[in-house]
Amino acid sequence: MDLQKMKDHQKYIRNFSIVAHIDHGKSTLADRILEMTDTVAKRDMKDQLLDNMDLERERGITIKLNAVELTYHAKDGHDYEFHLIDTPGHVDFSYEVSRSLAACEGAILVVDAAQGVEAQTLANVYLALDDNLEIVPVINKIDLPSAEPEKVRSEIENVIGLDASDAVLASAKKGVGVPELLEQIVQKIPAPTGDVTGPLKALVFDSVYDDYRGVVLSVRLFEGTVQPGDKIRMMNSGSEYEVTEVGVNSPKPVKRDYLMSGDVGYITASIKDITQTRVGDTVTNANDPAEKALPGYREMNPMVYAGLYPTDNAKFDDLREALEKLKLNDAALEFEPEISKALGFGFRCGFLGLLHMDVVQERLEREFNLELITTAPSVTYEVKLTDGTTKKVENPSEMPDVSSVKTISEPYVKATIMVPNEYVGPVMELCQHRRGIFDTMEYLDEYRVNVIYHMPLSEIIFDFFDKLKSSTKGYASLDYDMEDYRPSDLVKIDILLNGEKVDALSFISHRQFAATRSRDIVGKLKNIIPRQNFEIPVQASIGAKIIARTNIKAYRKDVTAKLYGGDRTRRMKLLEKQKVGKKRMKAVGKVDIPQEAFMAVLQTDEEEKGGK
Ligand SMILES: Nc1nc2c(ncn2[C@@H]2O[C@H](COP(=O)(O)OP(=O)(O)OP(=O)(O)O)[C@@H](O)[C@H]2O)c(=O)[nH]1
Repeated sequence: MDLQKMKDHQKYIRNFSIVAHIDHGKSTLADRILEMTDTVAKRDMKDQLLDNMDLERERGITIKLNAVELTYHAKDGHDYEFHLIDTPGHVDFSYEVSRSLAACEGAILVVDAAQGVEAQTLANVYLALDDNLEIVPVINKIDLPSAEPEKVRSEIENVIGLDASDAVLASAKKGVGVPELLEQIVQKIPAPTGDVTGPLKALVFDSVYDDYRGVVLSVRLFEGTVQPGDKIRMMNSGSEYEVTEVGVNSPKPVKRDYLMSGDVGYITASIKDITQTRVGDTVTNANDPAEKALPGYREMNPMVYAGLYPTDNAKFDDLREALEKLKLNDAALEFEPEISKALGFGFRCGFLGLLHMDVVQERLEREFNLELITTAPSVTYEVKLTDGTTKKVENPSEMPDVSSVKTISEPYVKATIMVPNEYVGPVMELCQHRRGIFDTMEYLDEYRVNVIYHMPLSEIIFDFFDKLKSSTKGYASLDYDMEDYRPSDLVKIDILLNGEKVDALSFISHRQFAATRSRDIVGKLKNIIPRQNFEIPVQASIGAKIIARTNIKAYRKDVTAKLYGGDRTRRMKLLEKQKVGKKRMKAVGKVDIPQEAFMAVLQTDEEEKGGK
């Protein structure tokens, strides 16, 4: 390896991410950049090229970060090596954003010219500023008739506090402004520094399991070099491996002779033990190790928990293996085995939000060929017991008996809702209705307000965002951060089918809503659970006290499949996404319970009326 040549080359490297609020056009802009730098031949170009998961394409959202190398021939006559990292925009996936930012020197900030600055625009800018990144603003979608680029320019300056005087005006859709942006990347984003001769320090910012090559590590080198044959050590886990291949994604994997400080690429080393390679770890050279590991990532704490059970109990081990492999690629996923009387052996899994949960379930089914039942998600409760101890409860059915409980606390978040002035009223009404405690209201400029509330997380995770959107004509945007646990008057409600408690259907509710919610849910279950040839009582209880009940009548001979299921339109969106025609059932005692039943507790009629 020619060290001088490497040092010279470093000044032509630019590592950057693209950040934005969801749907402002990151992936489209990334597509144009790939196209205009001839990274991808026109005939191979397809929309959202970096969104390579089927799921991402179908839903039109980015879930995973993706890194790609491209070459840009700049006006100064030099060839620059760009490493572009596309990131997701949805709040559930912001941990992916912070990981990719740690691998970069700069960030392109995309702001929609018609929507302006939104909640995650700000949240992502703050993440980038935390990492001291150079921010290059781009005002996108200027082709839209409703675009107001000059207004958005002053918003970027006034609301975010960035100089936007030479922000590129772009239409990623039409390719306008992209050549100018490529030049700004060269001029504004600093080249990486970091000694190529120093001991190897490479940050693992992602990893994926490949059946043939083992674990493929996505890395950013901050010092030193790495090449096939090198003996590497994972600094946190201490495990050692011999490198078999290094390379870059362009966007298909391309082998390289070596990677050097400043590069973003991949390393394979026939790593089969997936527990030894954590995202956030530092790779060093075992024969010439670095003294200190790079700062890792903030551990992400799951916000919601749900049980995942294979419909076929024999698939429990397959599910474990699938979760382990998926975790490699999704560091925020947590899981531990649990047993449900009703559902058998499964896992209690922690997610960052409902979209994350939904994505994990779908990936497990598609990528690992499993069929799963998911129980209703729940937040974590902190329970103080009369004996002075404290217990964390992630599964409502494990809530201790009322007689031994002193207080139950639930997680609160600080919710920041950015909204145009005229919608402040409906937003406050919705927050109040969801037990929110008003904090402040800040005027960002003459049109926009930040409304800040302290809210129980359990009120926010389910359909709050949909309600927020519908009560503000889609204009409100939301960001939230965990705050603390606060005591609330909460009760556990059990559901009994045919006199038998179904643990997976238990849920926690505020006492104030316990009776109405129980009636609602019992009514819903009556519609969802198929009739049998005997009558099934459906009851809700707090402790031994029955607070709601109904009966599912036995079917008569002439009535068959038609009675199955409830009113389709009233079922949750989550379920609509699931493959139609396939009915998941779990037999509990003598009763068959379909997947919908476990989700029935998520939405109540009272809430349906709520924000509309
Ligand atoms: N009119 C117009 N539409 C655009 C432009 N850029 C992107 N879009 C559209 O805006 C929508 C969102 O674009 P994406 O590139 O998927 O947005 P994103 O920010 O990557 O979204 P996530 O990856 O889910 O965070 C798509 O329907 C694009 O076709 C543009 O310049 N003009």
